[in-house]
Amino acid sequence: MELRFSGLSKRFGRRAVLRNVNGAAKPGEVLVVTGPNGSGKSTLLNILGGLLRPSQGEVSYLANGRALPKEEWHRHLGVCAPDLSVYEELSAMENLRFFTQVRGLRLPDKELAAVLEQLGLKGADFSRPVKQFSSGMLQRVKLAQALVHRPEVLLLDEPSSNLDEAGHRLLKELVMAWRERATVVVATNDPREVAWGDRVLELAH
Ligand SMILES: Nc1ncnc2c1ncn2[C@@H]1O[C@H](COP(=O)(O)OP(=O)(O)OP(=O)(O)O)[C@@H](O)[C@H]1O
Repeated sequence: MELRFSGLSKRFGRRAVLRNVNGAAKPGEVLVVTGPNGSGKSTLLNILGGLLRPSQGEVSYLANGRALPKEEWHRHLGVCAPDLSVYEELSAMENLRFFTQVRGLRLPDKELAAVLEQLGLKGADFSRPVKQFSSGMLQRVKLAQALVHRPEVLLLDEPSSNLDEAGHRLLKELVMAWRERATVVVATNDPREVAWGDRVLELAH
């Protein structure tokens, strides 16, 4: 699924955060969005994910030249962002079950477990309430939630937050593997992650 956005602007009250931002990414590509703190990276990803309405401009996801209707975006997009939360009282498995059902899918537990394992979580942790998890483990659950329905577009906002070195390596492997089959957008200021970009969009203040 090809992502295209043009003329994007966002104002919060009188404050202009994004001004006439344009970009695109095709399947097989990583688009990196970078820029100083407060430049609007998260705002842009929220708009691309359909979670925030732009003040101006258009976002489209194209499959075989046809634009995906907005009400279908959530089935095809996977989003991991700092302000997206998981349900703390639920276990990692229950969270994944919930997020797949929201997307109209019913996946066998074996498949959910495989995604958690892929993110480096151990079987003994699958059924503990995630409120007992460390922030790095929680980030792994959030990444699992973004991947579990095998989306065609992956939107990752600061994906390595709270991850250790091993977690960072795992994330790199995941992004490289997903790029083979999906369109990936990463918002980051980490130079190692900026280097993943086939395209880099630099936002300014
Ligand atoms: N809902 C909102 N209401 C008002 N202002 C907002 C809102 N969301 C974001 N902003 C403002 O928009 C600006 C851009 O924020 P955003 O989080 O998109 O930047 P960022 O580049 O992701 O920053 P960081 O690198 O610190 O994560 C900031 O000044 C922020 O205060």
